[in-house]
Amino acid sequence: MSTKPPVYYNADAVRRFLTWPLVNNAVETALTAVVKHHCQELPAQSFAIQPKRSFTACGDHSGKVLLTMPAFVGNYRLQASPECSRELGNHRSTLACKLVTSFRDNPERNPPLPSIHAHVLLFDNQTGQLAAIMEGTDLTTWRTASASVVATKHLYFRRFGVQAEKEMPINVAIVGCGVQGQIHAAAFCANFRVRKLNLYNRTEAKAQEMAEQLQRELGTESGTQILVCRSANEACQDADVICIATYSKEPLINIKDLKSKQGVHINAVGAGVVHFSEVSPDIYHQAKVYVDCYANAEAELKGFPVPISAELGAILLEGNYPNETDISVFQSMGMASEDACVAQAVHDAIVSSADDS
Ligand SMILES: NC(=O)C1=CN([C@@H]2O[C@H](COP(=O)(O)OP(=O)(O)OC[C@H]3O[C@@H](n4cnc5c(N)ncnc54)[C@H](OP(=O)(O)O)[C@@H]3O)[C@@H](O)[C@H]2O)C=CC1
Ligand SMILES: O=C(O)C1=NCCCC1
Repeated sequence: MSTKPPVYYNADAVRRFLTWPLVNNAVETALTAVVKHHCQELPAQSFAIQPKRSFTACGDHSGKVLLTMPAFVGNYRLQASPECSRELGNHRSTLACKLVTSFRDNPERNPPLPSIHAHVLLFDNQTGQLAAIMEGTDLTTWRTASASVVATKHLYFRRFGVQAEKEMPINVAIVGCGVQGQIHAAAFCANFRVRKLNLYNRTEAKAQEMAEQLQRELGTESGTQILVCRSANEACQDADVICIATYSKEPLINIKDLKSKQGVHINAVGAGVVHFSEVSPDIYHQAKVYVDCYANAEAELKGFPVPISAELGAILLEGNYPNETDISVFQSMGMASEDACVAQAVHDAIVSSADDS
């Protein structure tokens, strides 16, 4: 009996197929698949089996950790997009496991390295054989920013109607200009009408460098004003949407930093030792808080200061949006189901383009 070795997709092979329509679609699919009542009441719909991810510390160093993230996403459909047309209309299932390390001191190495490195293993769900190994670092970066885009679309723009995400200009603050800050800035400019982009980073030179690079990429015609700020307070003052992605163990943004009496949405992406340390409790106390997945929240948000309003996927399914003047927080932890659906979509796109040529 012969077994086929798994295909290996390197970072370049994956990067060619990462586009916002493909990733947003796969992330929305994953977010709705994890909503439990959805699966029980509508058995013909998608569902996810997503056990708790494991954290293995590298020795006694809390800043060096390996996460194991398994998921089975069943009976789901990716919507029409040019990149994944091959499987259009077909229900499918994906068994995958992401292995990801977070070594927070890597950017200080000489030469610097990213903090996060990942690979996704895709299995044949009929035989259990390992079908593909996909470099997953960019995939992780993109799907995380995409989850914030999806959250902003449904928790912020939809308060103002279905056209708002296409028509309404917004001011965006990026707090933390590392890998996640950079991809969030790019994602928000690509997906929404960003009037003003305020950048704050502990090391100001990195924010400056990012501003120059973005300005080059967006071009002078973009209509987005990019500003490097001296403090998180300055960055957030006039922001409609805030994306915060750092390793800070202390709050970097407080309620007094936010626009008052107007709606604000925060994508809280980063993690110090706990996931919610970079945002002050006084914000959580006044906000409606949403998570990607209750099961992850139960395991990873121990001591969280307020009750969770809902899973983001439930808002996508039910349309129970916040009110116009609410503060909403998407407490993003990252889910294996997102990685599974994005990896599958990339795999399909690669196979489809090979068939076409
Ligand atoms: N929710 C999710 O799905 C995911 C979350 N993450 C999380 O996002 C965060 C950022 O990751 P990534 O961008 O890849 O990491 P990077 O190492 O690229 O960037 C880290 C950023 O955090 C800043 N920072 C670190 N410590 C502090 C501090 N004490 N006070 C203020 N700023 C600080 C750094 O500033 P400086 O330049 O000055 O060092 C830098 O801007 C991490 O917490 C990571 O775990 C990552 C992937 C997925
Ligand atoms: O979901 C992920 O991937 C990660 N989440 C938290 C930090 C490391 C990577």
